Amino acid sequence: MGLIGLSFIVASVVYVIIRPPSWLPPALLSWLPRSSTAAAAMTDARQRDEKSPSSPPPTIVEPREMGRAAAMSPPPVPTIAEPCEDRAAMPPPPPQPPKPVVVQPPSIAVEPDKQPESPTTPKAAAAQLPPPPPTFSLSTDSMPPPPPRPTPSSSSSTSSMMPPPPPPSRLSSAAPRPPTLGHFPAANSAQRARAPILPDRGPRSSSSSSSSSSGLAPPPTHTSVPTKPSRQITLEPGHSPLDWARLSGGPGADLRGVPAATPYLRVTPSMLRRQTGRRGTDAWMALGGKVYNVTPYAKFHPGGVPELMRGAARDGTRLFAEVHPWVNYENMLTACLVGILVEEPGPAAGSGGGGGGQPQSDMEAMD
Ligand code: HEM
Repeated sequence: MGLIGLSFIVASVVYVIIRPPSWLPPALLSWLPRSSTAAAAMTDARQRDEKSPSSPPPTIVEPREMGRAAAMSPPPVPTIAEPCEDRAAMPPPPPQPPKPVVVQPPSIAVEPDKQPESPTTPKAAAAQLPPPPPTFSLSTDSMPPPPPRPTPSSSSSTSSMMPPPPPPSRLSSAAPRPPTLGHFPAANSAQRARAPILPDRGPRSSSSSSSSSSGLAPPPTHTSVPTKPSRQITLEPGHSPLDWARLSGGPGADLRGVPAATPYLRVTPSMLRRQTGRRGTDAWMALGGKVYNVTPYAKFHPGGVPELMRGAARDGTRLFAEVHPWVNYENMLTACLVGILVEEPGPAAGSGGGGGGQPQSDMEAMD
């Protein structure tokens, strides 16, 4: 109680100093300077605050101390700034717009006219956002229009572009074919016949007799091209026409199949019929009155072995002319020449000449 009473007395003295009543003698007022008196009163009040923390009296904070306290960032101490005469004499601060602060420091800057609502918790204010980063707009308004894409329907693009590749279906349908010898021999090749190969031997067989009413069939010419579809086959490797030309074109090439010293034979129809190409025999073929051993040529024949063997052991002149009259067989089969086809000797040895009716009939029968 004594302490409270003492405090009350001190407060009264301070109040009298701050607001001297009118009845106070003027001499007492001029005794001490006013500022020092106020400072002394403040010092006394602080000493009393330390002694009695349970009931903190209102503290007068001057503006200078307030600014220093804010700069040093002391722990937040709730203070109450009461208006004083100096503060009252100052013009009110202009209203300041709230400044956006990113992070508020823990110190509390207590303004004289404001009282913090929560003295311990710093409030976060609206943060000042940094300037937005530059952005890139993808809008087509600011971009130049892209060049027109070539379309198949545009005539200008098709003129400068290659045509599109064929669809895979077309590619797959066209199966890769090995190189064939479809157009061999060429038109100017030596394998082509240069003249009609068949002598006119009278009326043709029943297949062509309908067109020849006079009985004399024209010799086969290059204009009478057969209309049969191509039946060429795939030759084995090393059996191309060029390979055959290399094999049979040498100066000493002998592919006759007979002893080397054997002269050209006079081959009768009966002899020819035994050379069928089977049972270990060579296949002989008569073409234009000459007899050739066609066995070495069989695997080189573009039409295949079976087709070639259709003329084996017989006179294949007409058959040959029906298929490919343009082929120059004489040049191609020079190394295969066995002899000449002669008529069969007659049973009568004294008939002479080696020719009679029977051989002639055999020759015609072979055709
Ligand atoms: C007489 C029996 C013969 C028959 C039945 C026969 C049949 C054929 C056939 C069907 C073709 C395919 C024709 C085509 O693709 O259009 C052909 C092509 C050919 N044959 Fe014969 N052939 C025979 C005799 C010969 C002989 C003895 C030679 C050679 C001296 C020969 C040389 C050729 C040649 C070079 C070709 C290709 C012709 C070309 O592509 O223009 N053929 N043969």
